[in-house]
Amino acid sequence: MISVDEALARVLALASPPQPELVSLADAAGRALLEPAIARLTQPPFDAAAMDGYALRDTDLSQPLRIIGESAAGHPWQGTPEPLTAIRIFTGAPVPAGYDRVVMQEHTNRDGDILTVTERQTGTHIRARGNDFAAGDSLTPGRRLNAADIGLLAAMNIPEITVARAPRVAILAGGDELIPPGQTPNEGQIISSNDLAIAALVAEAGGIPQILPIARDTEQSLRDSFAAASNADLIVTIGGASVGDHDLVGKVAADLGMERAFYKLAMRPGKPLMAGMLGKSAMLGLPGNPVSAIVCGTLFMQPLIRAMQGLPPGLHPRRARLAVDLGPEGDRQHYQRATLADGDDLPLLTPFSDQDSARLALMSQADALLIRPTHDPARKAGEMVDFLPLRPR
Ligand SMILES: Nc1nc2c(c(=O)[nH]1)N[C@H]1C(S)=C(S)[C@@H](COP(=O)(O)OP(=O)(O)OC[C@H]3O[C@@H](n4cnc5c(N)ncnc54)[C@H](O)[C@@H]3O)O[C@H]1N2
Ligand code: MOO
Repeated sequence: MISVDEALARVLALASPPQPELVSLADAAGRALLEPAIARLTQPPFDAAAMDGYALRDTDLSQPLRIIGESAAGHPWQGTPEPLTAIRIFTGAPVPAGYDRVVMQEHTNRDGDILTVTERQTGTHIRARGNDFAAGDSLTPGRRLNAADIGLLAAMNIPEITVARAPRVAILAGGDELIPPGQTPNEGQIISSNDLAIAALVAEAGGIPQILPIARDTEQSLRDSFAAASNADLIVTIGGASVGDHDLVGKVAADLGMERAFYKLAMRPGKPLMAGMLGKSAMLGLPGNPVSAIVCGTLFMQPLIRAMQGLPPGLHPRRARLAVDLGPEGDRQHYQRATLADGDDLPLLTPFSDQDSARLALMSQADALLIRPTHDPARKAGEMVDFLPLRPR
């Protein structure tokens, strides 16, 4: 069986190059910037007051000054500067040429048109022209646009940008025992949860999920589902990946001409993961156990969806200290569901004592996946370990 790293490399190699799409800024949050966005102007466009107060000359600071005008945001002062004068000024207004300092109004005393500075401060309270960005500066591609990016692009006067088209991801759950949420299960039936969980992971990574009707455990039903999914950039099957008599995904996909990149890897949970190309679509076959599906979705499917948008894989292991002793590991890299708490230097990680890959409630409680490499020896509480965060803390 191949390693997790090797499997991830093969999965990422399935990504087709990102396709450009022009969108308005109002629709760009969360999208992946695909081409550099070039600032069309300089910000601030003039030396601007950072405080409400008075513009004056540094050399005049200790003398009484005559107030000869006003500069407000959107209404610059148009007069001619003179020695021993001050200009009433407001935050964001242009500082008239000839004045080199803004004094906060709290640090002045005004009597009619005569101003005295009562408290000297370091700092000019002037934002120099271009100190934020200059025309020609660019925002580099390969990033998902957050609120600050959207604001910056707007300030750069760029109303439309080129982002990666969001990958279409068909989600194909299968199993005779499965019915959708909201229905009443008969004996032997359970509610299909994986398709909705995987759809949530797809959306989180920037893809557009399309949940297909639940397939039955027959070759014909699976063929019909694959046909319905054929326009997707990525087809994600869930379940039917193992070796049981009713695990037909691998066989049907192979009959339809799937080029397999791998089947099975040295990982726990998620051993029966399958990956390859089916026609023009990438395909991932996730195991049916709910925790296995979510862990594989996090470790392989989300990085693939990001790669299809020209983004980095987005897996950032961090360090923590173990809160408990742990036994040795076997020949599969083990991703253990765990909770995080504050620690002295590093966070404290406590893996659940039960790591059953069917226990969704524990997956939902987990803050992190503890990464135990293959053949990791027994570990003592306090030792440093790597983990992947599952939710912001
Ligand atoms: N003899 C062996 N048996 C199993 C092996 C093995 O190596 N040899 N591997 C085990 C491992 S590990 C895993 S993981 C599972 C994966 O099995 P499948 O991918 O074939 O999944 P299913 O059998 O279809 O389902 C497993 C389990 O998950 C439930 N399930 C499936 N789909 C959904 C869904 N959409 N929503 C909620 N729950 C779902 C299903 O009812 C089963 O309980 O195989 C082991 N067996
Ligand atoms: O490899 Mo399976 O995903 O442990 O339940």
